[in-house]
Amino acid sequence: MQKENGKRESPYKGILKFADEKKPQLSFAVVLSVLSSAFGIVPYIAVAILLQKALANSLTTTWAILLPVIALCGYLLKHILYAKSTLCSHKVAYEIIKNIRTSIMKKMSKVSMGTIQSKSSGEFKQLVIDDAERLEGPLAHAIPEMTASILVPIFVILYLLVIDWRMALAALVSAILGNLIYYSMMFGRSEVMKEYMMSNVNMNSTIVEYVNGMEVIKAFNQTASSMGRFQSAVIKVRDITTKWYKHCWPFMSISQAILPSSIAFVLPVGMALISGGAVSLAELIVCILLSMAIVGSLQNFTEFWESFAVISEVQPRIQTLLDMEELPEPAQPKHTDSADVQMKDVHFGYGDSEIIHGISFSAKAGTVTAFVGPSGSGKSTLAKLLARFWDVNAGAVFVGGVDIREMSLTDLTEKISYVSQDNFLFHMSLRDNIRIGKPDATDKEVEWAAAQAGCDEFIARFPKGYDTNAGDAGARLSGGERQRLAIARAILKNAPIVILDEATAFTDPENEDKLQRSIDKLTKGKTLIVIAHRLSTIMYADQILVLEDGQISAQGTHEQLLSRSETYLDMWKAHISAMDWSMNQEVSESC
Ligand SMILES: Nc1ncnc2c1ncn2[C@@H]1O[C@H](COP(=O)(O)OP(=O)(O)OP(=O)(O)O)[C@@H](O)[C@H]1O
Repeated sequence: MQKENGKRESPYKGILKFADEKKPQLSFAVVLSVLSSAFGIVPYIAVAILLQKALANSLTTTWAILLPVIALCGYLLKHILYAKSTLCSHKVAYEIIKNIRTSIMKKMSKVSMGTIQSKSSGEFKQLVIDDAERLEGPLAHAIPEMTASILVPIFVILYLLVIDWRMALAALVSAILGNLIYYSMMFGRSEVMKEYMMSNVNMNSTIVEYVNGMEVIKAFNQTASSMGRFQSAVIKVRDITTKWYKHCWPFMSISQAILPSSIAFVLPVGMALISGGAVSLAELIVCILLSMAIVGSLQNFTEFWESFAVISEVQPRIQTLLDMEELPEPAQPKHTDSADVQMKDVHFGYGDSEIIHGISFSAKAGTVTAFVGPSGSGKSTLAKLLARFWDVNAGAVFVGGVDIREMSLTDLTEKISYVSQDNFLFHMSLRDNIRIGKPDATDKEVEWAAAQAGCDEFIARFPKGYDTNAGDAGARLSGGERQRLAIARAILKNAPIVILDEATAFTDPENEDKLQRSIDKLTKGKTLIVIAHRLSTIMYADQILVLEDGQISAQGTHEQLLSRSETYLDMWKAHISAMDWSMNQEVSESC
């Protein structure tokens, strides 16, 4: 995200924003981590004092008992405080991850469908699930432990400086060298990291697409080619990872060998200084032990580089998603209680080419308006513009005389129930799937809505009834049953305007009858905008709009259109002959 002064926000600050009120807990984890590292040095100091006393022949029994006890206490406290610190930091890390995930989800509800569809579902999955999870380690460990890993060595080095500056420098050589080598491994490699992330995104999208399209894949025996795409995505991830590790291993091995070897530098320097009389043997022992005490902290730095690389890489992508342009919301939203619907000279295109060319119509509250027309004429698009899944390019959509762009999205969403053909069932119980219509509905209300929509009888077929998981039930539900579940959702929502993308023309008569009865329950007294495939269901609509190539070619009641519109007449004839055909089929089957 660009700050107001044009500078890019630091990725760490960008991530810590999500800690909200948990920030003090993170500071507490940092304090505990510093204390833990400080206590970690106590055993080394105790041993150093013990050795000094032994060398000076001044070790009394009391000291001989006390110093090991102090060393033990330091050791125990180090681990207790470390455990407490990581407990705190893990809690904060998960809070941050939860906040990131919910912010992305909230954002998605505020952007247009076009913006969402411009990204693949795999891309969302990668960021919301995988990348958010990758932040856990860096957040839980890097931030608290890095402070300790900097502070404690600083104090130790200051102490070593008091003894002899050359010893202090010698104690630092391995840490500086090791970290420089490790850092040079990451230097200028952000492109490889990006390439790795993108190939992961691609692999995720392919597998999501593969699973979603499994029915088509099986039906058309596409296993080989679809599998091929997935396989090449997997192979790409393997190749990039291998390439990355090939590049890394020399740096990693050398830095891991150098980092813990502080003694290799301190000892020769110390020996030289002893022979010159600059330090005593006791001081050398202290220096050796202290330099060993800070090795762990300095070694941690290599992990921090990696953690920060992860944060620096993931945070901008999260921010890009959160910066997606939202459907503009008015500063002072207007409200209306009316359920009149109107479109005035609406123009719209999904991309550059316009597909809705200046559509105008009005529907009074409580009336039925049907959109009919050939496939691709723009019926569903008009319905989606009414629900503001997209904003119009020109013209306006009104509800109760208010331009829907001047209403709050929440208000508009409450006013409209949109029942599409694509009745998505979430992986949760049938009860909760219906409850989406009204999240605070009681079980009784849910069951009432299900009964109104005629779902109760097929839900009762499942041993677990309403508690059946939609994932388990989904495969056993017919298209009509799925649509009745969607209608139950809408009945529960009880919005004054209902937009209904009707199921296809050829549902069986029994199912059609049940579906029609549930639709009647849903739409009673509401403003109904229906995309009709079965013309028999909209014969009594107050007005029917015939759409052709994104324009209204005719408008009127069923009777009027039969004489006014050739397209409508043709559609009606086709519908009648399809019904005759289907009835004849039934008669011949029953004979
Ligand atoms: N999300 C989209 N992105 C780009 N083009 C789209 C999108 N949705 C629909 N279209 C295109 O817009 C045109 C109108 O489509 P729309 O779905 O509104 O027609 P329809 O009359 O509802 O068709 P059908 O009866 O087959 O459902 C079509 O050319 C379609 O390919």
